Amino acid sequence: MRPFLCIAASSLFTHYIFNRHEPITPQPVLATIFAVPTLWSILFLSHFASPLSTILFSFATYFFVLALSIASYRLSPFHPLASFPGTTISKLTKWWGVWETYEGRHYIRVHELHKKHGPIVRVGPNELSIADVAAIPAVLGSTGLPKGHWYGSRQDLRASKNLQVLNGDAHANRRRLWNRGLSSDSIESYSDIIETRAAQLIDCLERQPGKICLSSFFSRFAFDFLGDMAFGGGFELLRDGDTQHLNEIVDNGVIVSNIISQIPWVTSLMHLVPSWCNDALALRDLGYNKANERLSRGSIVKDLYYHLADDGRLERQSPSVADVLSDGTLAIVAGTDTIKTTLSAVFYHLLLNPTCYQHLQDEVDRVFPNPDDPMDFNKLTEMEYLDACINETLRVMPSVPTNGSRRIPRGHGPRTIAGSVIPEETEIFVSPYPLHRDPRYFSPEPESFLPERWVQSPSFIPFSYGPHNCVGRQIAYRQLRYVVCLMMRRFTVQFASGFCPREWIEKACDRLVLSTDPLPVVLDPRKKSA
Ligand code: HEM
Repeated sequence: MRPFLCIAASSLFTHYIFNRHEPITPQPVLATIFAVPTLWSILFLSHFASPLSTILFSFATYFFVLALSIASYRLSPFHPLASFPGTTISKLTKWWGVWETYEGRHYIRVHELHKKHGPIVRVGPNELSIADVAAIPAVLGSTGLPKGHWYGSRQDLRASKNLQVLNGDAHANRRRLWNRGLSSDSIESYSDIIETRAAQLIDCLERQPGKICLSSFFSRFAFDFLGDMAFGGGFELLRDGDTQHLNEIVDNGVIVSNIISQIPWVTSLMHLVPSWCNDALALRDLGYNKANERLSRGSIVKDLYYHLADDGRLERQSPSVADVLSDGTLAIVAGTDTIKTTLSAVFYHLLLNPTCYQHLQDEVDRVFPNPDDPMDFNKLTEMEYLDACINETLRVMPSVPTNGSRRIPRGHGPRTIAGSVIPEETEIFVSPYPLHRDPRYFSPEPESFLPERWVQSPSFIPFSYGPHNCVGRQIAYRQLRYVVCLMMRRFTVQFASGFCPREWIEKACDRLVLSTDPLPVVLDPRKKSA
């Protein structure tokens, strides 16, 4: 009995210590849970028939009592988040989130939890998801909360921190460079690139007979535009196809970090699984090499990297080369798949809703009645129905469905958010997907695509909100408006025969950016220019 009681007491003590001082890396946890039962095995050697039985008894007792203690506490009324609803499994462990994220369905499950339990749900032992408009400024705003542990999984431990991982002043300093690179003036200077690449896209599509995969061409456009805009050129997917397998590198490279964002403490163990590491490294190398090539060439045009490297010498202290290189991967991940997914989703929803398609076609033909009319960007911003279709797509299918978490820091006391008192050290998610489908904010039929409903709403946050919101919002709208409008001018688009729209939407996976199956369509050229 004595060995049992001693080992059980040490399990409870371990739980107590880690509960009070939650480790964010696995090393102290692994060291403790190995060292404590090993120590007991040595001390109680004389109580058992053999060393092996001592070791088995010590480890089994230690782990069993530790697991029981953790599980009972997380499900008990004494847990600080006990009053928030959720499923038993979500209260018990984050591993359900790992599984759902692996499957790409986590955003759907969280939405289902909100539909069942209301605006605040417990999505992990210490994690809440809040779908309430009051939480947007309180959590994501400038007086909101700092980034949570979720962002730890975005950090490449062998490189400098990229913009998305930074907090506080460090973030504000780097963000200033990005803001310059994506300011209205800079965006004006990137308009030629949009025009050239969109014309090339149309040219490519005109040369494709029969059924084509529209999403793959949108992806080529997005890569080529981003390459020109950020790095002064170099991808050429519209010309050569994806010979460098860039889509695969980006898709595979983000999968692992997305899964471990559920258990960010695993990040530092990633190198133990070489295949995980290889995919993430391939993605990091892609961004790093692209940025490195660009820096070696020097600034020939004022592209995004002209600003990120502070070639205009506007900063008191220029950023280090390591910092500048670390943002290369972020630029590629943030600026390509988001555009591809949104463009594909716009056409998916338009084709599924022929009245909306016709309504948009009428607007396009009214604003640009002649095939030779130039596509003036100012005219595009005045096309209300075009914006309504894009916004409604970003509402029902935000290409980043789950924002990163924020955390109430230890020692700052509880916060009242959306009418509930939330204890310190809670990770909080305020994500677009459940908010955008909440009947309190979008009615009637919040789950349906209805561009006619469109008026700006404070609960519409496809680009997140606050100081860490999407710095590429404006350039994203420019590309989306231009490409959708030009496509509508040049082609009549139809789903390819045999395509199952329900399957397409059901298979959309959250891989940080929403990843969709190919979108097969048939294009019929419209009036040609003289
Ligand atoms: C439809 C298109 C896009 C959508 C829906 C979108 C959405 C978002 C969202 C939700 C975030 C916040 C993620 C978080 O929780 O940390 C974000 C951040 C960011 N986005 Fe976008 N994005 C889009 C296009 C772009 C483009 C074209 C760029 C240009 C390179 C870009 C660059 C960035 C960057 C650099 C960040 C990090 C900002 C920071 O941490 O301060 N995005 N985006």
